Amino acid sequence: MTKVLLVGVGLIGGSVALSMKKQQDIVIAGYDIHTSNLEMAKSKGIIDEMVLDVQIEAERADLIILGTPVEQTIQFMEKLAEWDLKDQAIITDVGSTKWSIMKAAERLNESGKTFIGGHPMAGSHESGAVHARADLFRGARYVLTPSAETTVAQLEMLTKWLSDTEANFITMDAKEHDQVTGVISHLPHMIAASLVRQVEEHANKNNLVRQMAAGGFRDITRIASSSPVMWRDISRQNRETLLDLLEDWMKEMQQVKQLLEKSDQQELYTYFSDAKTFRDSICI
Ligand SMILES: NC(=O)C1=CN([C@@H]2O[C@H](COP(=O)(O)OP(=O)(O)OC[C@H]3O[C@@H](n4cnc5c(N)ncnc54)[C@H](O)[C@@H]3O)[C@@H](O)[C@H]2O)C=CC1
Ligand SMILES: O=C(O)C(=O)Cc1ccc(O)cc1
Repeated sequence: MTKVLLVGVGLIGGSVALSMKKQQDIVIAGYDIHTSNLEMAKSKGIIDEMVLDVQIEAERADLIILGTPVEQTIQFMEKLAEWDLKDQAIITDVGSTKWSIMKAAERLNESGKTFIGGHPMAGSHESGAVHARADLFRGARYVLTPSAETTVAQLEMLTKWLSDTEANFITMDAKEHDQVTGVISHLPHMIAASLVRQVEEHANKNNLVRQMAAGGFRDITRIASSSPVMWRDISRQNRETLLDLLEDWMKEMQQVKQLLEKSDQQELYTYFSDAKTFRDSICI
């Protein structure tokens, strides 16, 4: 029997747990700061047990999954470093950043514990286990960031436990992970949130703005409805990457402004046509 402890029973942790329940010999215990989340997750069959004393359960677990916002994840890792975990136990997380988390993992490694970072590249603007789905990660990339101390056997064990997510696993260096997710996920999030704020200013002056919103606005801004706690923490942990990317973004906007000022037909066409070609080549 494999004992799993899920810390942070939300959308992502809950979805990983639901997928793992396809394996017969797994018992999942859940811990969350909000007891009402645990009760709901138990009634939905996401977890088998509700945990009140998290240290006792952590010290019994074969696998510990951290499903909390990334700042909370680091704080919890500090506690785990002090606890007497099983020798073979593997700790993983689902956080959207990896460099700060792998840095915090050094303390765990020093105390002889095994931490392998994880990040499934699928999700939603909705939060909470109430939205968890066993098939959320089917076909999605699932990044694993092993440390220098991780053995092949440990990586295989974790991949086996997570295999019912039906995700495509890829191992990556934490720094590269944060650079790539900065480009494809964190910067787009900043742009969506800032666009919504700009639109709100106009909507406050003219109510027609709100009424004219259509599918294009919905598609480009859906993610602005995501958890502010989660995105506050991601922005702080991937701050350096985001600052560089925002410099690029401002240069790009300067270029767009110049294109409009010049108003050359061919140049404007090429700008949109190049964007379309690249966007059409990305399968999501
Ligand atoms: N939402 C998304 O689309 C994706 C999120 N992620 C990452 O997954 C993690 C979780 O995100 P979601 O599941 O969306 O958030 P969520 O808000 O649905 O779940 C987080 C859960 O953690 C609990 N929690 C917060 N602090 C805690 C603490 N100190 N101890 C115990 N429980 C605590 C909350 O009560 C909540 O139930 C984040 O690190 C996020 O960066 C990764 C991929 C996609
Ligand atoms: O809502 C969406 O479509 C997302 O893209 C969700 C998402 C949010 C954070 C991640 O680290 C990964 C995926």
